[in-house]
Parts: sequence; C-alpha cells; structure tokens
Amino acid sequence: MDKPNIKKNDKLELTINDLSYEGKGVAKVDDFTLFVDNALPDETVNAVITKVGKSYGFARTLDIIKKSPHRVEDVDNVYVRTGIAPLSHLAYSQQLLFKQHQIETGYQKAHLDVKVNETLGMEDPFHYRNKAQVPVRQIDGKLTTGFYRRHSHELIPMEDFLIQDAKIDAEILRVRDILRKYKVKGYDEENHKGQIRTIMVRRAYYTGEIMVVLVSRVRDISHYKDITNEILANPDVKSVYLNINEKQTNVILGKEMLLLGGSGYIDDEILGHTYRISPRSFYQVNPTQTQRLYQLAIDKADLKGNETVVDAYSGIGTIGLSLADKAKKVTGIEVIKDAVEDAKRNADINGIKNADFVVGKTEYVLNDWAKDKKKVDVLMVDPPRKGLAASLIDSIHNIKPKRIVYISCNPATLTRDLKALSDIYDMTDTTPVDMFPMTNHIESVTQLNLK
Ligand SMILES: C[S@@+](CC[C@H](N)C(=O)[O-])C[C@H]1O[C@@H](n2cnc3c(N)ncnc32)[C@H](O)[C@@H]1O
Repeated sequence: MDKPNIKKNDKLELTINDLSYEGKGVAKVDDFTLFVDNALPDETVNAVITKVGKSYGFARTLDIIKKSPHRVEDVDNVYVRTGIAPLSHLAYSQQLLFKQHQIETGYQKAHLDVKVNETLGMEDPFHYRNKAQVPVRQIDGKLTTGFYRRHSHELIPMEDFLIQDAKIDAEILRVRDILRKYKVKGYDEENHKGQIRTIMVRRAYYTGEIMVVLVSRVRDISHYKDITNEILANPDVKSVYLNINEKQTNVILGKEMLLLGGSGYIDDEILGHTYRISPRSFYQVNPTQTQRLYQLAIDKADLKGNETVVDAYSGIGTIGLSLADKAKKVTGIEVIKDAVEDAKRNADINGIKNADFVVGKTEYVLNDWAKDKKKVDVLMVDPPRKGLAASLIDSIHNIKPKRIVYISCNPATLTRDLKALSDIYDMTDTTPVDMFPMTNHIESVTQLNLK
C-alpha cells in the first residue's frame, strides 16, 4: 500500500466508514487507513492529522460536516477526550451492536462458524463502576482530582466521572477536601515530588461498604491520624489504607499497604453469596452485570450435580463458589496467593465444603493434572486479556473436559483460542455481556462441547 502524500497537521475532509476496536472512526485516504478521534461511521468530518505511521495514521475531528443519526449530542466531550468513556458519543443501542459485530467480524476473519448473540446490555448504562482509581495532582497550589487527557499524563480536573457509582464520586470529593484541609500535597509527576498520587475507592454494591486507599509517594503524611478519623466519620467507610508507591512508574499501587483504620476489608454479595474484598483483590467492577455474566456462565455449564468442575483464573473464587451447589466438586486455580486465601475464606464464610483453591498458573496445574490423568468434567476459564497459554490448549486436548465455558474480555484472543480448540470442540454460541458500557471493552461467554 502506497502512503498518500499527507503529513502531521494537514487538514482533510474525511468520510468515516467503520469504528475501530478502540472506538475511533476509520477513514481511508486512497488505501491508507486513518483512525479518527470523535468520529462515527457514516459521518463526514473536517479533521487534522495528528500522526502518520508506516501503514496507518491518526487524526482528530475539528468539526462534523455530516452527523451520524446515532451520535449522542449532549455528552460532555471531556469523557471522550480523557478516555473514561470513549464510546459515550455513540447511542447505547449502537454500542451493543458494535460489541456483537466486533466478535462476529473476528470469527469471520478466522473462518470460525460460531453464532454471536445480541449483547446483553444495561437498563441504565451509567454510574455502574464499583471501583475508582483517580489520579491526584497539585494544580494552582491545590490538591486536585480528575483524569488524564487520552494518551497523556495531563490531569483534567473532574468531579462527575459518568460511569462510576455516584457515591464513589462523592467520597472522592470528600476525601479530597479532607486532604486539602490538612495541606496534604498532590503528586508532582514531572519532578517526582509531592505526596498523594491516587485515591482509590471501592464501594460494595449490596452492602454499601466503602474502602479508601490513599496511594502516596512518601510514607510520612502529617496529621494522618486526623485524616483517617475524618475519613472514617462516614459510617459507610469500613477501611482506610495508605499505600506507598515511591517509584517513578505508571503502576498505581506500590508494594506496601498499611491499614490506617477500620477492618481492612469490605463485604459484598453476588448471587446470594458474601465475598470479602481486600484492597488488591480482583473483583468485577460492574456488580449488576456480573450477576448476569455469572448466571449465564453457570447456565452454560449445564451442571447436573455429579461433575468435577475447574474454575480456572478464579480470582477470589466468585465463579466457582456461585456454582458449587450444582457440582460434586469445584477446584479453583489462581496465580495470586492472596486471592486464593480470599477464595478459601469466602468458601468458609458461605459454608461451602466442596470447593478448594490452589495457587498456580492454570497452564502448569492442568499440565500436571493431564500427566496424572485426572478427570475434569467441566472447565470454566476466565483468563486476562492475553487469553489461554498454548500449553494450556495442549493440556485441554489431553484432559478433554466434556464442556468448557470460556468467559473472555478480549475477542482477539478468544477467537485464537476457539480456533485452536475447534478440532475437538463444537462451539454453540457466544453471548456478549456489556460489563463496561460507554467503553470499547467487550466481555463474552462461549460454551464449548466435546465432539
Ligand atoms: C479476568 S480475572 C477473573 C477473576 C474471577 N474469575 C472473577 O470473575 O472475579 C483473571 C484472573 O486470573 C488470574 N491469572 C492471571 N494469569 C493466570 C494464570 N496463568 N493462571 C491462573 N490465574 C491467572 C488473575 O490474577 C485474575 O485474578
């Protein structure tokens, strides 16, 4: 493909014919692809080129000549610009179609004949997140909370985060004001100075319990006892932590987590079971959709009560414990030791006796099981974005569970893995579940049956 004669800062009229997996408009100049911020399919826009690479480039919309009927007009541009809600300018019904089509297109390209059902969306697709990690900076002499402009570390001050639980947004402002009162400084990233880098708040949807984690560059925060007491003055706040992250890094949490006050955890409920959540636990961020996701996964497991089930990538045990009453035995496999301890405690709290949890990488543990000729009837997998390791695919070929339920957060690796399993499994269908409205993230559930 020849690169057309365009360069940075050129202004062009572009016709948008698709939406990329990142939610950017796709336009062609001759055969050269441009990804255009804030542009939707069927729109014509005036845009400025922001970057030209070897095989594709980027542009930013300056004004819209022809608007899509699916454009949401009253969305505050700041959510698109900060990347908090990069699809918020697209009507929600179209977001759901976009997610379904993204998976369908991937399957078609891979010649995978699997039906993709309609995306299960939310009735109210805003203010759903039960966890916030809000960057903190010192701006005009004041500790300020907000979010980064997309692809940068420039903080845009913000009070309503659109997709976070409104009570979390309110708690962030309350904590911000307490820190201001005691003259605590926001982080200065450029000079690696200042104090608070991030405020993390988790709120349990069913119990309303709140956890606050102050991530600090330094250990010494003067008046930390008064600050803790004032944060705990909200009776919903059950735990306050200080996390120390001294490094110049984009990683949010540092190694050290000091409990400043409260119990150290919060409790929440999913499908009638109670879960104890620690500051580092992986816990699904959309509580109402999590129940739909898990219920669908359990339905797809189609358990009769006598099966041996493996819950691979089990986190704090939520999937395995949700289906334990329908199986003979459940074993969770999870690489993070603390999460496995949480999962074991969660089994105890809920009086579940037929579930155990092991620390390890799924690919290693199941490789050992394959060698030992251990039987698995149903395998639930819920891997991170990189999907299943090649060696796990080999072990699955040896163990041959009669059914697999694949929960995926990345259509690309899902497609790759289904393809690699399609020699011995039939795939009935994939159902996207919208866990992340207003964003381009795509979660789905697929059932695989041994041929
Ligand atoms: C998408 S989360 C799912 C957690 C859980 N199923 C849930 O719904 O909350 C993926 C989990 O896999 C864990 N993990 C990542 N790589 C792993 C591996 N190779 N083997 C086992 N667990 C892994 C992560 O620590 C994380 O808890």
